[in-house]
Amino acid sequence: MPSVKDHADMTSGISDPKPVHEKKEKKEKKEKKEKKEKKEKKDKKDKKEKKEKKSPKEKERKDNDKKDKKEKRAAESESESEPKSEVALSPKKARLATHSPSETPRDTTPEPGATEENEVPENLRLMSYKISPATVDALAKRGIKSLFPIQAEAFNPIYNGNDVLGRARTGTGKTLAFALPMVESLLKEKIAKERGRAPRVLVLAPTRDLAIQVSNEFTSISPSLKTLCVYGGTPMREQTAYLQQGVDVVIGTPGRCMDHINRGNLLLHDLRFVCLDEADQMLDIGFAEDMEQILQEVQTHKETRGDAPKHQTLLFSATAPEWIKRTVAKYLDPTFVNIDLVGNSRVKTNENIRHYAIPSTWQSRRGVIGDVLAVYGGNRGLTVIFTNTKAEADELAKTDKLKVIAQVLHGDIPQAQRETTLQGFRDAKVKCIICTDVLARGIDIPMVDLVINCQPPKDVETYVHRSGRTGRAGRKGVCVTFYKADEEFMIQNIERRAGTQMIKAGPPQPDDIINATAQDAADMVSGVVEEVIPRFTSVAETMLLETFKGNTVKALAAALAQIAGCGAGVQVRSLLTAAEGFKTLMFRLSHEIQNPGYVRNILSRNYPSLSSEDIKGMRMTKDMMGVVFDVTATKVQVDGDTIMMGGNKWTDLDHIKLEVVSTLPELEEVVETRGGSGSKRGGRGGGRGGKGRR
Ligand SMILES: Nc1ncnc2c1ncn2[C@@H]1O[C@H](COP(=O)(O)OP(=O)(O)OP(=O)(O)O)[C@@H](O)[C@H]1O
Repeated sequence: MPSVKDHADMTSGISDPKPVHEKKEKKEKKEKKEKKEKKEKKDKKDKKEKKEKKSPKEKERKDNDKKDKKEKRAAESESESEPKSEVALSPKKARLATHSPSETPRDTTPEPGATEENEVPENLRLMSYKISPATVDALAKRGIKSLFPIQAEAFNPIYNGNDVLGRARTGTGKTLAFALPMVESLLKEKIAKERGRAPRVLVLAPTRDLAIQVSNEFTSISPSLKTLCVYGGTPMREQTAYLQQGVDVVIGTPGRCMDHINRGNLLLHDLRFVCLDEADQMLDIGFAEDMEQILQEVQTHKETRGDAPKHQTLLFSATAPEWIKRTVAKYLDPTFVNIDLVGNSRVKTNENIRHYAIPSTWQSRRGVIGDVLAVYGGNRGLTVIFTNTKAEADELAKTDKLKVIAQVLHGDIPQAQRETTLQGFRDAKVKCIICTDVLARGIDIPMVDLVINCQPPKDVETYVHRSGRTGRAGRKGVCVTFYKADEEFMIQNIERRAGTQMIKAGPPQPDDIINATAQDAADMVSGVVEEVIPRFTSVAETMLLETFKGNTVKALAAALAQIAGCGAGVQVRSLLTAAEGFKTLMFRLSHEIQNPGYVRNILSRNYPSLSSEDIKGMRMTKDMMGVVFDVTATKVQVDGDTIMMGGNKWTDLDHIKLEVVSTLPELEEVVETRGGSGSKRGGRGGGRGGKGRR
């Protein structure tokens, strides 16, 4: 008996024989169409991949832009529905970032796009912890739907009454790791909010800016708790009045907290938690004594009151120098829980950051910073530039390329100005901040794409923290460190101790700069509002005819060059020292040589017109089979494979070849020697006008 299907086929066959043929045609057509679509899809994919390969920076920028848009949307919806804080003293609300769980920076990260609660590993789900619905709502307003690993690991130990030492890489969410369980513990107590109550949480932060940020974090997740932020440089009177009225959480810098304790304003007997954020920095900036005194005072205040509750001590940091270990032994309960997400892992820096080291003399640094900003920072991201002293920060801010876009931030800048600058930076109105280490730790501004160190920082901890101002909460970032030849050992030290490989790049070259800025300039031109264009057409027409003789492409290209900041030309820079107007070349040999003297002789013999001012900074390559040196750019002409120097053409021989260097090869290490720097292997030599064999 035929099946229903057979029957249908049979009947269609009987009623009209054509459809069988049509069906075949249709099928062929369908297959053809599918094949075509498949091919188009593949081509599109290949094209996309090719584009991404060609411009990883553009892709990175796009990824980060996507995140920015998401953050902006969440921040907007947050500001619309933001609950009013009870604390009048709390400073302007920091821009609160939104991050999907897919941006979690550790292995337990859900797959990209996995935002549903059930796609998040159980240990990172909010519902796996005793987090109240009010807090879950508050977190959701910030786009936080799951925990980061340090938060998941710290929640139960803190909530269940343990002392905790927490360590995780920069930008991985340590603030919420201590704030969440503390807040939930306080809320669980349901203590009456009587006037004049003593605080139950005290958080110490090393800088005012960080204290403000931590305070904002508390207010954002628990608007029902009264939070007060105290720091120097602001009037005592207002803070005293608030303390006397009664608060739940006090966040402050150790110096100002100590002042309030000494004056009897800040009562410590009712504390349930004392938390040291960025504890390692307290030592660095001379707060160790104040901080220890505060921890001591807490114990004394409690002992004098028989009924005082027990308190927990929490220490959080991204690095763990020796001093931390001593403090732990002295002030944490011996049964403390140690949560260490860095551990013995070789890499101490955040894994989302690419690290570059660029050789540069002190003089050339100021010029090259603008190029680095253009190439690594782009137009859209924010940049933090670190200097080692306040005077250097002030000085750098006067540089042509920086004075329009950058603001300075250091200890001598008045507090009100500091807050305005930081807020402007958070709102992306200020594109670049030049600062000392006041901003090295803790400060969380997710849109920072680029960190620049004008010199290698003095220790590896500072490097970890400084670089950690970018690549936060799963975003990508770049950290560029300038170094002089005699600072090369500091770079090697950082690489070794932080377990971080730095890319030894030269300063950006004209092509890099133009590639990086041309598209931004084009985007700016395309973004010009329609109505304004007619007002410029008359001048444009005259210019086109008179200046550019009707060549529209040339006219537009000139306008783009000017907008890109290249109107006055783009300088060639030495890859060895970033010196303006020098080109880096290399003699490659077929055998090892002991020192660059051999090459120096070749140069003097073949190019007598080049003076000692024209050839500089000779360095051996690491394999000892090459010598890299700088030549005055105007005295080098390159045409395909032909290289002319000082008017004479070089002809390659079997055992020695000359090339223009586009990426710096690995160079022989420079070591400190008595009376200057020299090569690791010793020996004499050196370039004309160079500094020994370097
Ligand atoms: N669970 C989460 N989901 C999404 N984003 C989060 C989460 N927790 C924290 N963030 C965001 O991650 C960023 C970094 O957090 P935080 O400033 O606490 O890092 P940190 O580890 O203290 O860094 P540092 O060592 O530099 O002080 C912040 O923008 C914060 O809002």
